[in-house]
Amino acid sequence: MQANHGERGRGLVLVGYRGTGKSTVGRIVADRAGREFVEVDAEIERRAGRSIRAIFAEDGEPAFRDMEEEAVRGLVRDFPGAVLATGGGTVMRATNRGLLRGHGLVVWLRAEPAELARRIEADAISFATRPALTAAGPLAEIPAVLAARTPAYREAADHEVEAQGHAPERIAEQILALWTAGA
Ligand SMILES: Nc1ncnc2c1ncn2[C@@H]1O[C@H](COP(=O)(O)OP(=O)(O)OP(=O)(O)O)[C@@H](O)[C@H]1O
Ligand SMILES: O=C(O)C1=C[C@@H](O)[C@@H](O)[C@H](O)C1
Ligand SMILES: [Mg+2]
Repeated sequence: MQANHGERGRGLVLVGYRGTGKSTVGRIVADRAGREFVEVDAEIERRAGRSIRAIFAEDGEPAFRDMEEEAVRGLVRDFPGAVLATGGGTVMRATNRGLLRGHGLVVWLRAEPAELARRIEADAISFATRPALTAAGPLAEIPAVLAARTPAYREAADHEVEAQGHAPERIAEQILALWTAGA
């Protein structure tokens, strides 16, 4: 696949479960690096003119996943060199993993299920606008869904970074160091 590094050098991609801090950390990294920051979930909602919860409810998850792939394709084409935050499930498609790798360095933000449950429950907007993925519900499903996805996160990523136990600024610095080192 053709790498999409643009004039400003290669981009950065953050992958990881909901609540790992992709948006929070990604914004800090982009700001410090003077790069654009883009998000797959926001791009899906912008293109569809609906919330992710509405897309799941009205069209179903398979249609959402097709929209997600198109959003990834559009973002890597239109924002070379940007910091790109993925959705929690974006890495599950091999096509997406290839597109993300073509964009730049891929970093997996890792956190434990209990920490993710605390964050997701506390984030009222995310809790209200993102659907559960299984009948177990958005909090109870975390251990099983995270375990099922771990091989895909690992396969997608060049690096794993601990996303808990440190402030977002500190995590952003670690990622900046990896990115600028060209590791
Ligand atoms: N290192 C951290 N320590 C403690 N809390 C954090 C940390 N990083 C992010 N958070 C908090 O966790 C919540 C989720 O963060 P954020 O929205 O950035 O995650 P996300 O991966 O973008 O989630 P989503 O997939 O739902 O978009 C927010 O309330 C944020 O303030
Ligand atoms: O983990 C997931 O599969 C999802 C995470 C969110 O970022 C959204 O992309 C959507 O709610 C699906
Ligand atoms: Mg986010």
